[in-house]
Amino acid sequence: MENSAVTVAVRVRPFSAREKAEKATQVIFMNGQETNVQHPESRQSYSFTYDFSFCSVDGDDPTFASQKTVYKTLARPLLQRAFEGFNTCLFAYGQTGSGKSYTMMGFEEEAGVIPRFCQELFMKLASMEDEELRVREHPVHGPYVAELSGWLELGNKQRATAATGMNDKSSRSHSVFTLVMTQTKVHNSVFTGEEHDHSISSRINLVDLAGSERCRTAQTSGERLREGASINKSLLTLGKVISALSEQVLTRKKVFIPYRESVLTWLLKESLGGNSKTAMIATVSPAGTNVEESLSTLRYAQQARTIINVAKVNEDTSAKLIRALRGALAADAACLTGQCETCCSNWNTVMQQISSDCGTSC
Ligand SMILES: Nc1ncnc2c1ncn2[C@@H]1O[C@H](COP(=O)(O)OP(=O)(O)OP(=O)(O)O)[C@@H](O)[C@H]1O
Repeated sequence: MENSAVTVAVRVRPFSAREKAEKATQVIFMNGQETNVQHPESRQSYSFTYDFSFCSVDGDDPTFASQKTVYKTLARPLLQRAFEGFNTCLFAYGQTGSGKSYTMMGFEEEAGVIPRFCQELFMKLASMEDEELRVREHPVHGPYVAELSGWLELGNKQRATAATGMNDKSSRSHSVFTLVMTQTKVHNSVFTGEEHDHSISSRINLVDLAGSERCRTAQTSGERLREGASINKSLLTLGKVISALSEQVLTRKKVFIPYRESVLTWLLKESLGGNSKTAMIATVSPAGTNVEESLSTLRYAQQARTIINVAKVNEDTSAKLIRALRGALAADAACLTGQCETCCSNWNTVMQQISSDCGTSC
């Protein structure tokens, strides 16, 4: 089991055509892990510290964070953990038009986290094939590798979009892209020569949330407004869940976490406060005209950073048994044949561990 805080990053996008036309000023600045906001009206400045701050305002800036930088820094470590058998999750949160979809999906030449993650995952699997690990096809769902980009495209097409006052192509739903990876290795027993399966699995959630816009700013109406209300309800619940989890850590007391109040939080239950290595990317606009929304996103992200997850490698019971036996063998490699007391006591400890794991007194 590993306790780990949710990794939180913030990304600020370039000025949009609209913001340029409005001659909006830049109010968000980044320096190392720090993100600073200078309020254009109150002149007050706010400082936040995150695990990573990605400044993507100006391509000529030496600290400019490209799609590749974001992927390498935030998502690639999660891919590594997935291969170790941990559940992983990366979710993007932010105001409409702040760059969530750009970060998660991107475009062909500027591919985002999801296509890069999938590409690297399958490249890694292919290289493991050379080490005689077979990448199997699912009996029902067929060959993943060839089909994956098609599935991604289909999912994206079905994701309804509509213009809002803030974004010409705004996502009208949350998108949860889930991959379940199971690695099965076959070991031969040193005692009997029999084969044992060792399986580890990982659930990978890559989530692009709908915009957290306020209806007033987004100037939506009718159907869009109704959609907005339901999207806001799930985001509100997500906020409640994050705040309850944060309170739980700060007060060290058990707090009721309202996961069941929305489908979104129910789906992300393990990713938030549960068995998962989780990262969040909060996206913001650089412009003074969006400062209030950006501040609210940054506060949300700050709170998420206090959440502690308890992740463990997902392996099957027989794999646990093999690991425990191997541990005992390694400890006693020097006296494998002896019936010495150390061997016996190690053996008993292993057997106790196994019986407590499977709930019997074998
Ligand atoms: N880092 C970036 N570099 C270049 N362009 C960006 C960047 N981030 C966002 N954009 C552009 O800004 C616009 C809005 O971005 P995007 O659609 O990703 O926002 P969003 O947060 O997903 O919005 P919504 O919640 O409405 O779906 C798009 O035209 C996108 O190409």
